[in-house]
Amino acid sequence: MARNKIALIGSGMIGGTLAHMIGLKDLGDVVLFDIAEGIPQGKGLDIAQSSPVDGFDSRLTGVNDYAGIEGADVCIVTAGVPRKPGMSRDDLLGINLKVMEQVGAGLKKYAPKAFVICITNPLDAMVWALQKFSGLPKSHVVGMAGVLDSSRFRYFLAEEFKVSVEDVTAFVLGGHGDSMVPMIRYSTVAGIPLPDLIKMGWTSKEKLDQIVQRTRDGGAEIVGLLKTGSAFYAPAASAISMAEAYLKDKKRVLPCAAHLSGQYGVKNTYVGVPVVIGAGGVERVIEIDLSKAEQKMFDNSVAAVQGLCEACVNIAPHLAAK
Ligand SMILES: NC(=O)c1ccc[n+]([C@@H]2O[C@H](COP(=O)([O-])OP(=O)(O)OC[C@H]3O[C@@H](n4cnc5c(N)ncnc54)[C@H](O)[C@@H]3O)[C@@H](O)[C@H]2O)c1
Ligand SMILES: O=C(O)C[C@H](O)C(=O)O
Repeated sequence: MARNKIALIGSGMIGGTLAHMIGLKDLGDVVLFDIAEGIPQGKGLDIAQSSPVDGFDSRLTGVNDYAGIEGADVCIVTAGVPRKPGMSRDDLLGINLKVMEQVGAGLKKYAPKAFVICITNPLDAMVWALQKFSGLPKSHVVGMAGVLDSSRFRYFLAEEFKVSVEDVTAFVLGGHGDSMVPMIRYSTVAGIPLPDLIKMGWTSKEKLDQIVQRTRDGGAEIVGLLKTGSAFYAPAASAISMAEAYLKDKKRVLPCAAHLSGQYGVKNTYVGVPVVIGAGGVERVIEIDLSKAEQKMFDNSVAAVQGLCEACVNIAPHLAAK
């Protein structure tokens, strides 16, 4: 059987990390694409030279022409710019929207059958625009943010409870911005919901409120520390879990920015919700029951995402017709 072909559109910090992880996990052959000449070729060669040490056979190549991604099974999109301290993700909208138009055209021409995972920020608006620019099926264009935000939430909870991260389940709904909704009621330690853990005296509401806020600020915390860009290890690992779910038909339930066509009362919008990912792409959007307070926070987050999509249409009016 031929190896999977995985195209990485954008070969910067996340793109390079993705390529390395794909090699280490032997998920398939990698094509790194970038507009910067030499970067995808150099990173591809460097990682390929680690393959004898680590014992993987993935072939890694770097290209500056979209023809190189032809026939890719999976495309992971990180092309664009990251934010710097003092910026919000939304400040990237104008510049990254133009990048999404170019990437969309490349996908349409060379990889129309691929499963596409968008990472570029502001995430929910960029994946919405990318689906429209590329014309690929909505089930095959999805955004990565919920896995990352949920992983941060799980990590902070595991630290608070002093338990293994493996025993913490948690997820975050809504857009990948300040209005994201970490779901306390549906998060657990060894199956025990967080509100019960407060009753048991293992933590307090105040502590959980702080963890929720730290999760919301998780991206900015790393940007503030790195100063030159944003997080890349955890984002890459998160996208790999989505790609693996698709390639191995795992039917994983993961929070992703998925296209909503009426679910949660929302239409024509990409926003973070739990979905099943398998060989069919996004095979199911899971509609969980929300309390009044949770629904209000979710609606607020959806409104923020829709505001960004309107801003995209103001810049690129042809998006409205797609
Ligand atoms: N969704 C998330 O949870 C999440 C997490 C982390 C970062 N991000 C976003 O991911 C994006 C990439 O982050 P990074 O740290 O890898 O940035 P980076 O600057 O290291 O890499 C971006 C790469 O994109 C390339 N690029 C720019 N314009 C391009 C174009 N038109 N076509 C092809 N390539 C182009 C650049 O040359 C660069 O190599 C940013 O927008 C960042 O905000 C999102
Ligand atoms: O915060 C950022 O700008 C990058 C990314 O969205 C993140 O959450 O790490």
